[in-house]
Amino acid sequence: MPQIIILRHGESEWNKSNKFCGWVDIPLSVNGKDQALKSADLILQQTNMKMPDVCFTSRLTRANQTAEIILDRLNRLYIDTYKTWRLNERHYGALQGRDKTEVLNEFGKEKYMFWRRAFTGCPPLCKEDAKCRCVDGRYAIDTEDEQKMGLSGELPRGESLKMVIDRLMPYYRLVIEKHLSQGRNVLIVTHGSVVRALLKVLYEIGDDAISHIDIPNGIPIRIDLDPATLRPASEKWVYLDPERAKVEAEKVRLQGFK
Ligand SMILES: O=C(O)[C@@H](CO)OP(=O)(O)O
Repeated sequence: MPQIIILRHGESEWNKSNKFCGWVDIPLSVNGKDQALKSADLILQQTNMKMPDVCFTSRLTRANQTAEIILDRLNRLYIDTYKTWRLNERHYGALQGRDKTEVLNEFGKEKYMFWRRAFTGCPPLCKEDAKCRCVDGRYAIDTEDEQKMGLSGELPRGESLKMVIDRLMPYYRLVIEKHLSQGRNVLIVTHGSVVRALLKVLYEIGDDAISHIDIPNGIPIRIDLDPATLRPASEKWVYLDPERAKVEAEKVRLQGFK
């Protein structure tokens, strides 16, 4: 039975300082590095857990650092690691770099939560040439590689969760599922919105229900897949530390409200 281990990166410097991050390339905080180590220990402590054969991550430093810390601790730095913009955090448009509490106070709770959690909630876009677009050589290189794979798509200026699903799933079906279908166990080290996007598709979560799901930093989720269909073998995904996941997810939800 192929297995996916998927997690959101450890705490970043901007998670700590309460800022919208999106595609801005902010590294892990000291606490975030510790969370990454703890997430590897959670994997090691499981009795019937399979070790990853291949790793996928985004093109953002906070996820790359988390992946490296985990693979090092698992003694698996040698496995292939693929980086793609399609696993990047949801692009937060013109909100990137802004303080969450300031945005909440300026626009009100309804709009703030719509932008953060509604399925079709797209934040205000940033301008074509704006710094917050964060388009540099790293993402352009992907575009060339993708053309060879037959993938197409435009780099965003702001995204809803729906738009994340639209850019993520072609890559998941074409590349990640190919490894799973060959019986490989896959580690995906990514971002809160990408974890939500994949859970929504794999578990067929409704548009409203997904708006109530928050993803904690650095707590791995295990998904066992039916080898024939590559669909989840059980009804619900499993956090490797369910109690801590619940507490930390609630803290994520309440960000900006203090
Ligand atoms: O700032 C962001 O990019 C995300 C994740 O850190 O924030 P939120 O949880 O508000 O979607």
